[in-house]
Amino acid sequence: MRTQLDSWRRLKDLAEPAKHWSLQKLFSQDAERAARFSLELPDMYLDYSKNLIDEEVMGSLFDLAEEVGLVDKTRAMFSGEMINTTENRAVLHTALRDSSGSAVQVNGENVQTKIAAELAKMQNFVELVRDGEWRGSTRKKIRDVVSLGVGGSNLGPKMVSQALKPYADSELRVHYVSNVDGNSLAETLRPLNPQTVLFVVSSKTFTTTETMTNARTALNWLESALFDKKAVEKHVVAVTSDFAKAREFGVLEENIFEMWDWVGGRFSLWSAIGLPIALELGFDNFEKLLRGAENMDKHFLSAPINENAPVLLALLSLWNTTFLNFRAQAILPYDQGLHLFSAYMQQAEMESNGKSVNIHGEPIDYQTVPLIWGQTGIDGQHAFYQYLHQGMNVVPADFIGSVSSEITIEHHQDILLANLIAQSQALMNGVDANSLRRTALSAGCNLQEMEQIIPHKVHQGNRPSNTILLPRLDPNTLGALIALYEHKIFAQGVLLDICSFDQWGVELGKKQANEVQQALTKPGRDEGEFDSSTRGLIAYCHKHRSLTV
Ligand SMILES: O=P(O)(O)OC[C@H]1O[C@](O)(CO)[C@@H](O)[C@@H]1O
Repeated sequence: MRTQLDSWRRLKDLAEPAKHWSLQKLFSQDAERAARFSLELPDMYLDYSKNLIDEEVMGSLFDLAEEVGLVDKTRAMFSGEMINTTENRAVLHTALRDSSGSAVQVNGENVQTKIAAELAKMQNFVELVRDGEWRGSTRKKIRDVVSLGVGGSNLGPKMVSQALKPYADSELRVHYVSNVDGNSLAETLRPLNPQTVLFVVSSKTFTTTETMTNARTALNWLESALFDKKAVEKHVVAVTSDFAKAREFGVLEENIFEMWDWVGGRFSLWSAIGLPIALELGFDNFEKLLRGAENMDKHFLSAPINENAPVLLALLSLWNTTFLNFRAQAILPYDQGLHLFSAYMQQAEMESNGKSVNIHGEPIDYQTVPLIWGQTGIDGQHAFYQYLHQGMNVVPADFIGSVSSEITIEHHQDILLANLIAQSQALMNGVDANSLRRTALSAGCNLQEMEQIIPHKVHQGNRPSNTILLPRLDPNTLGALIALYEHKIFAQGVLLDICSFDQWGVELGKKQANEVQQALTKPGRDEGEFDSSTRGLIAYCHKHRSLTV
């Protein structure tokens, strides 16, 4: 049990006084604080000095990392050991971006050979489509790609596509549909010409209801518009680990791209699941994304734990959540390109570590991961930052920005960066009643009148944050940023003693939805097994459907 470890106990003792520390004071007592608690990598700067930490806390966190064997467990992941113990699988998204040529064995097979072959197949396909050599069934060039997938088979590629828009080829537009809400697919398809559309159906299992429903509707749309029962052959490709199901759907064997069971959905954008990215940005940019991630992999594997960016982020998350009891964390990108990054991180971290039993199946009696949420910082400032500054709960934040922009309109970028830096400063320093009084006096205000308003203007400050700056947002730095958080999540799982790579909590909802769906589509079916609330909701749907049909 983690709670029995020496370092864990020490951290528990350290947490009590730390809750009452003043970040402002910590800075004024130590001119070197920012240098002490920051890290500069070739393509990234991490400032974690605005956390309620000191050398002793960090030392105890590093001891914990050692006590739980983080370094050995990291090596086990990279070398293909079955660390996803509840599904008996290896976890090898890192192998997908390993260009070293060294073998990685899974069940006696070198997966690097398969990865290289699949990358070559992707590259060939991407070039055919982008060069206009791949033609639709009426011999027209492909102009639009529609990616159908959900969860890990959608979020990663979509987030990257959005982040790297300046690198996109305007000749080929890529659209993403994840929701089974028919409006989403219909709205996407409405302006498109079926003769020039290519669908990429991305589903590891090729059974996910949302994706398969969208895929069947898309196929009907194609077949009826093109009067061609074989439209699937030139207009649909699949990414899956179940070739048989994809073939059954009608996709030709040579148009199926492989994904392996040792790649988790939420870590899969580096595999053929990234095909829409490569189609939109070109294969060379996809490769740069892989190289950026590979650089972070090397850093994670080789840097000592006190200079290891993913480990530091994981330790700080543990400190803030498990020991200081802050139960949420905001992800606040200031680069508009990263506007889906918070949603992406939500799945990555919460699906991985949002658990309450340890790796041995025993109940956990400490806080695991925080609730992850957020959106672009600038929009957030005009929405929920009020809560961050003066709300009852402290929400540690990760501020993420890039120093220069692909589209350089200098003063825009300065305003953006100034806001990013100022917000973390304001959250840390706050403003107390006395300084409000001083400001009021020097402005010649009536102090008595001011007293009433002062409590409303007090900001307690002391709200922790990390700041991550990239020199610019490009395929390389984005690859590194995503890998940084992937490894943070892995390290967090090890520290918390959690199996980070299953998602049983998602499966229950899927099963339940199937049962309710049957009751919705077949009225009169015995609904006796449902509770009265579920029966009432189903009855309301039936009533209103019959009124509107
Ligand atoms: O790729 P599939 O099999 O369609 O699954 C989609 C997603 O569903 C989940 O199981 C749950 O959201 C994810 O882990 C996965 O990425």
